[in-house]
Amino acid sequence: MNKTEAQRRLEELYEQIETHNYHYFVLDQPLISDQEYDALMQELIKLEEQYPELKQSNSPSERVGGEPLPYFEKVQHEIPMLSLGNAFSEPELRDFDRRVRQGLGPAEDVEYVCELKIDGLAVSLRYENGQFVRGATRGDGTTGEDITQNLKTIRSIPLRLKEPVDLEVRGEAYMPKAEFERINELRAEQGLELFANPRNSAAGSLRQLNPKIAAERKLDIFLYGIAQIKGIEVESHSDGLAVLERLGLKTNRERAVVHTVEEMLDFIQHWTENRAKLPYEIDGIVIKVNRYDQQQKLGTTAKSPRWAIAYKFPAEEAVTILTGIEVNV
Ligand SMILES: CC(C)(CNC(=O)c1ccc(Oc2ccccc2)cc1)c1ccc2c(N)nc(N)nc2n1
Repeated sequence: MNKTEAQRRLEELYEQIETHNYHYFVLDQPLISDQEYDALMQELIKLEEQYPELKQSNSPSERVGGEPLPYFEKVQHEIPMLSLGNAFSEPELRDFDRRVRQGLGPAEDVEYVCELKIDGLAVSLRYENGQFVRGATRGDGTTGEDITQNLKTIRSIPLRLKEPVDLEVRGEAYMPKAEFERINELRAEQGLELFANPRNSAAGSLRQLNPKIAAERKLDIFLYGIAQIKGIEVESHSDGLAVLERLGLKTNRERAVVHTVEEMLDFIQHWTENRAKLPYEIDGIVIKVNRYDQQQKLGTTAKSPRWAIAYKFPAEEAVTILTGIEVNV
């Protein structure tokens, strides 16, 4: 194959492999078998070795992890990565709702989006003209670490969006429960110290300077907040999530738009009872005012939005012991 044919074949492979990543890891509906997928990746890696000058910066071959970094660059978040205030009880949720309605004034109707709070690592992804250019940890909300190389190994993060937009999006990188079990079994066999929980395992994987380690671990991501978007008008958080899905980004579908605290409490009750069935760990439920104009009106404190709150589940052990005592009585 000559250089021109190699160039054309490489573009074909970029397109095909990223399409398969989207169907397999975002839609969870693979079009080809793992073996066929691996064959495409092997062909890509071989061609790029033959013609290194033809390799593009956002090639899918970067998903297997390149050379280790000496350190992580610091990243300044132009738009702060806010943290969420917590609520631990129904009265505290009612207080949140009251504060929101007071802040918006009596004439305003308000609707909320209820979402799962994934127990992972908060990250920010930046896309320029549709290309994934940088990924960073939250850090202290203003300064994080550049972990782009490691995030490229997460197959559900598209290297290129379906539209050439500029976007800064926030989400939670996490390790599915099954992957956590698999890795700890491996570590037990190797006599290594076990990870305490999926969250620590995900954080540990993404803080590795050697991206090949992150690539060995099947991490995943759910995106949940648009900090900045150019070229597309969005009026509400639920519209924003639909735009992210249209662009090829992965969001968590277990969400609902509600209008009252009672509906909020129903959503929380449902997931309190059913979270054990989820393939990933959650540590709470996030409630957000849906309309962006109302979010703007409520604003943020230095650290947290006034238009969102996280209801945290009681710690697992406490519930188990209490349940045990009630059963004995
Ligand atoms: C709401 C937000 C804090 C994200 N949003 C932002 O980071 C964010 C940041 C600036 C924004 O706009 C501003 C622009 C300039 C100044 C201030 C805010 C808007 C959203 C958040 C944080 C953690 C979440 C979590 N663990 N799970 C879910 N499901 N959702 C979550 N949502």
